[in-house]
Amino acid sequence: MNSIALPSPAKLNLFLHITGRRTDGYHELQTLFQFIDVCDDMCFSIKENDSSISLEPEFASVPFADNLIVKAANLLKPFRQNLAGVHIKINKQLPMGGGIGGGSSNAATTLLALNQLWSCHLSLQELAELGKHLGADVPIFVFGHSAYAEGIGEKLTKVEPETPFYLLLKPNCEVPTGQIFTDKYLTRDTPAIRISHALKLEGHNDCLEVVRRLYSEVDEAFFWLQQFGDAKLTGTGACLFLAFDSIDEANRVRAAVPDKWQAWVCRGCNTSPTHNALNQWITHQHTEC
Ligand SMILES: C[C@@](CO)(OP(=O)(O)O)[C@H](O)COP(=O)(O)OP(=O)(O)OC[C@H]1O[C@@H](n2ccc(N)nc2=O)[C@H](O)[C@@H]1O
Ligand SMILES: Nc1ncnc2c1ncn2[C@@H]1O[C@H](COP(=O)(O)OP(=O)(O)O)[C@@H](O)[C@H]1O
Repeated sequence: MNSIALPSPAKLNLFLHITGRRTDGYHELQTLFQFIDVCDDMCFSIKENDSSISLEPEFASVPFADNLIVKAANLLKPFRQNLAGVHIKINKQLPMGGGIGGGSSNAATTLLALNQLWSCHLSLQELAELGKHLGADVPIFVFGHSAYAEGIGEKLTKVEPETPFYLLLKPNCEVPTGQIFTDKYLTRDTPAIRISHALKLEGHNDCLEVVRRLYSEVDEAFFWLQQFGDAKLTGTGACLFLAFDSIDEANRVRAAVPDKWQAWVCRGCNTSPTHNALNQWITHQHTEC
């Protein structure tokens, strides 16, 4: 078996509390991660006689060596059992700078796929440890289950939140994570909660007010979405979401979204679609590209 096709899903932060700042500048968080079934499609094919890593298409806005997919593949190279390379195809659907973790998800999917194809035999914990050097969100995508996260987002506890439908809305802008975390108006002193409260709590996102102030597009979209319910920001934005019990209700609001914003109706998933497909591949070996 020398190829594997895997979805690379987005995540939501159902809430995101900032409880402090470390001396290295990174922030201490308490957040609830859940995956959604909006995904990039990735396909990994082994190159038996060529040890190079190639990507198709390359991204116009990200140099090849800076792409988190390429970085993840390079990180795993020393663990290969032979000198095979890999050709990686991606059908990119997830918007960048959206707070839905697309880059981190692609990196984690690459680690998971190549761990199999290159027979690296690393555990999920070892892959997460490697991946966290690429981004604070990579471990959750390697872990592959909804989780309550602490630390800088890497201390994960498995949880089973409800899995409603969501309307995901992408205002017409990208929000760089670093810009929000360095803003002087960001509040960093939300009292820490106990994990037993994490699923009972409504929770909020400490980045929301800063992002609304800096990005008028997010402010406008938040104001619009709020008329239908408890609109939330995911991560450091720009994406917003609203939960629904029924898909019909989500579709009804989706139909009213102004054309200038991208919108998806999707479902919360407590197991990552990547892991579902990977397990199928391992047991039946049939999700080849
Ligand atoms: C805030 C969160 C919540 O899920 O999501 P996004 O909005 O980016 O998706 C993440 O923790 C982001 O993770 P990720 O996007 O991987 O961040 P990284 O590349 O590691 O860091 C980007 C920059 O954000 C800041 N940063 C990130 C994470 C953190 N806990 N504290 C920080 O201060 C650092 O300044 C860092 O230079
Ligand atoms: N494979 C990738 N997919 C998306 N973004 C990537 C990728 N590789 C590098 N990046 C860089 O990471 C940045 C953050 O992307 P992304 O993870 O999608 O957003 P966010 O951190 O807001 O969830 C992008 O603006 C881009 O410059």
